[in-house]
Amino acid sequence: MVLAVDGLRMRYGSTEVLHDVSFQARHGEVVALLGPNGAGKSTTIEILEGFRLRSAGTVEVLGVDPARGDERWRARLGIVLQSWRDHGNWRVRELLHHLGTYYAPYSTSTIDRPWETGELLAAAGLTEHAEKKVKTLSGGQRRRLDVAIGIVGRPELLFLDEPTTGFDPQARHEFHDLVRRLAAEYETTILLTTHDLDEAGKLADRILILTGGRIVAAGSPAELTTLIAGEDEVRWSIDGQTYRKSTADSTEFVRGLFSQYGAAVRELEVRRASLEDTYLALVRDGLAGGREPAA
Ligand SMILES: Nc1ncnc2c1ncn2[C@@H]1O[C@H](COP(=O)(O)OP(=O)(O)OP(=O)(O)O)[C@@H](O)[C@H]1O
Repeated sequence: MVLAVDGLRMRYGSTEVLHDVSFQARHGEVVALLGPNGAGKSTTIEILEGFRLRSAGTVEVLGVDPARGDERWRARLGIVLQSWRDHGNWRVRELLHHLGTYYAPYSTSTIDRPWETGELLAAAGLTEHAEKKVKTLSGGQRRRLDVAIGIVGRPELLFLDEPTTGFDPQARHEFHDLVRRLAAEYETTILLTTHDLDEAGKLADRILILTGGRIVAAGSPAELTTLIAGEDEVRWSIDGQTYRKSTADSTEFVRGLFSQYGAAVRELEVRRASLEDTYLALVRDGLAGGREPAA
């Protein structure tokens, strides 16, 4: 296991913000911590990065307790900070090359550190901006540089805390491609936090829904979609009167409707249960203190 979290609790003063959080991540897996504002996503990730000391529970990140991680351990992690503001006068290539030199002592027999600058620029989609000064980059380009800085040491585990905040749709799309490529081609394990359901659904092999400091559901996007009853909604009208029905088998229901009312059925609409319905229902229940976590 690349990540193993068991019974994690975090208290700020007398307020407990993480209650018994447990999850794991396997090698090469993309896991999304999805939840609304204040759910505890950043707190969780900061504990795993070794920046915050947990109140209770066991945590192993690449086999090491983050509270005791040394430089060698840290060199195996990639952390993408919110935005790289220093070094505005440095050129992109120069900065990446410079930061990469810190990782050279941490090469292993299987991982050559750092990432070769030209290859890294290409992987991050920054080749054409390589000679620009950092301060002249657009917001989206700067964010790509943040990611390039986060992965320059060829991390085995990459943390992405709300990575696409402020991206335009094109930059988002490119960023999603990069994340998928890191996982598929370079077998990087990735833990990302987001409150964007669509992003979690597109990127993650597994989604953990965190709300009010608890994981209220976990599974692949497809598993989560069917978790809550999975009922579709059918709407129709007959003689100007509208009807609606929730059903687990909308095809069968519609067949019955037509055999009974035939051409009198108008304005037929079938809405399939979506990941969004699941998410909203779980967050609602979670805030009300309901539902037990799914395995
Ligand atoms: N240093 C701190 N001291 C006290 N409370 C804190 C501290 N940091 C976070 N909190 C509280 O802990 C809870 C979880 O915050 P956290 O930042 O982990 O949530 P989040 O899921 O990352 O939210 P967002 O999506 O808004 O970034 C919130 O109620 C927040 O107010």
